Amino acid sequence: MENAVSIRELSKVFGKTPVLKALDLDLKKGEFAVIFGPNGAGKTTLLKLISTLLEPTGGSVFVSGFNVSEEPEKVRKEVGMLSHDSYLYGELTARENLHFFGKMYGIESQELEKRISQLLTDAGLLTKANERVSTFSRGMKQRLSIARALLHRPSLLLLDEPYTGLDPGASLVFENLLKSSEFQGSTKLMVSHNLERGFALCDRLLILDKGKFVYDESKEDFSCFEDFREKCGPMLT
Ligand SMILES: Nc1ncnc2c1ncn2[C@@H]1O[C@H](COP(=O)(O)OP(=O)(O)OP(=O)(O)O)[C@@H](O)[C@H]1O
Repeated sequence: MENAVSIRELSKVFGKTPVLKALDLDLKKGEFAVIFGPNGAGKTTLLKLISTLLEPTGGSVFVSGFNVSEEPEKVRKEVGMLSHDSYLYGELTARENLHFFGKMYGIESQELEKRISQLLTDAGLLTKANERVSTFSRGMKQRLSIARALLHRPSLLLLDEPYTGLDPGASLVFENLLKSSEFQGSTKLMVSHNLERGFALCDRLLILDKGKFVYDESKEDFSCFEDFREKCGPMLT
């Protein structure tokens, strides 16, 4: 079976600084992997390369068999990215924002209207659908950006510190959507500094340090979280 993500010899240099160094990574379809690592290790850079927000300096990244450098539009249809950036337009209403992104993903009109209403309901924003996003509280914007990331039913979810800055309500919306049948089969790659939460959610644990993977194990290899923390905690300081 084709991998959800296939990365070979991936490198990224900013100016003269090498940030990612000949990385290899395969993610199987449906896998939930979490990447831990110290500040500046290159975690966000890796997610941006997979999502086509950045161009590799060398090597290759394939998402569902599509090369990110050669077929970025096809890759974008596969990927839903949730990060600190909300990627929302303040001057548009919540519904207009989702409509804009839905059209960009090529979702057919009737299906899109149904999808938008469903996600606004799931996010608890249906009564605010026609209000401008610039008038939204931070929590409301967070909920809407979750809806935006999931709008096109991506097969690959890239989650960059998804809980940072999420209020309890938005965290619940996020967890419920992640657990929903719709996303149970999707592949998930999460970056996190929260060891306990990351461990609880994932089935594979990776550690990135100075642009290289220094650790890659299945969660099954650990009897419990404390076991993992004892073995890997020291690598993360
Ligand atoms: N656009 C950019 N231009 C120049 N340098 C950059 C750029 N983006 C990231 N970097 C540098 O690349 C390195 C890795 O950054 P990155 O954000 O990927 O790390 P990270 O592992 O996600 O860190 P953190 O855990 O602190 O979020 C850092 O030294 C950062 O300053």
